[in-house]
Amino acid sequence: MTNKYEEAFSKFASMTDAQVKENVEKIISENFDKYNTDDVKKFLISTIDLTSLNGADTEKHIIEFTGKVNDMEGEDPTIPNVAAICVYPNFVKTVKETLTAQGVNVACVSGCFPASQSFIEVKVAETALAIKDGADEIDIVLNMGAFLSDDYQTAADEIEEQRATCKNAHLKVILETGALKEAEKIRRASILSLFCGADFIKTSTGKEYPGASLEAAYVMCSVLKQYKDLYGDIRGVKFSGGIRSAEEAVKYYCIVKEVLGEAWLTNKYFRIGASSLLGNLLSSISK
Ligand SMILES: O=C[C@H](O)COP(=O)(O)O
Repeated sequence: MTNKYEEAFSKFASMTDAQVKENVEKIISENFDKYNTDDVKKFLISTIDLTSLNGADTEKHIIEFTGKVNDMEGEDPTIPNVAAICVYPNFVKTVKETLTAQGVNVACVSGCFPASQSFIEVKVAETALAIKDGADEIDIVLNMGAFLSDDYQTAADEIEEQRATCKNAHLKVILETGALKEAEKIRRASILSLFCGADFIKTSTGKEYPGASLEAAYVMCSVLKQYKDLYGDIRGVKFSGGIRSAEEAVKYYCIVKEVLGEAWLTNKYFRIGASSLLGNLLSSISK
């Protein structure tokens, strides 16, 4: 008998790694020059989850980091604010108390980021405390150990429990695509996360494994497009881990625009999580 997860996976088209690579190359070669503009770069600034996720982060550093986002507001009226500030959960309160820039959310990693190797009770408790401190968005990591053992039930239960704990806050599920590697695994992890209530699917933690790739982005966007076509529901996508240059960010834009279309060109559904991209985007925009 097909289990419910296999049944869900079978509703979405499979792709080989070679097909994905070919499609990505085609999209970038046909669209990069067209989208490599100041307007696109300004839009990309508005998608940034500006991230500080260092073991050595201090309260002082997080206050200064948030202060930079506050200071940016209005400096150049043509430059938008970033979408969110993303920190470890123990700094949510600090960001919440310091942040004055309009429309910028407070996001945090949770659920025993980045390995997700712990007890579900610990993961839920961490998420609950971050929500209590005012997090608007919670980024958790898929239980890769369970997922890679084909124990989809455990992986799904953990996402669902944390989804419930998030209440009205947005839940992003990090697939850690650099560890999953194959298009088929990324496809399955994307579908599983969406069925468990993820508001966003996110590529990577930016820690132990390779970060975002255009190939992983393509697979995730293809699943999101089919999910919308099947169920009428738009869910978001976040690329993260190692995205530093304006050029790389524009390439991710090409994938979103060409695979998902206009409806996703808002930071409600499109994010780039990055610690060092903002400055590079700003300096690449003509004065
Ligand atoms: O989600 C955010 C990532 O950890 C950021 O990675 P990055 O420091 O390579 O930009």
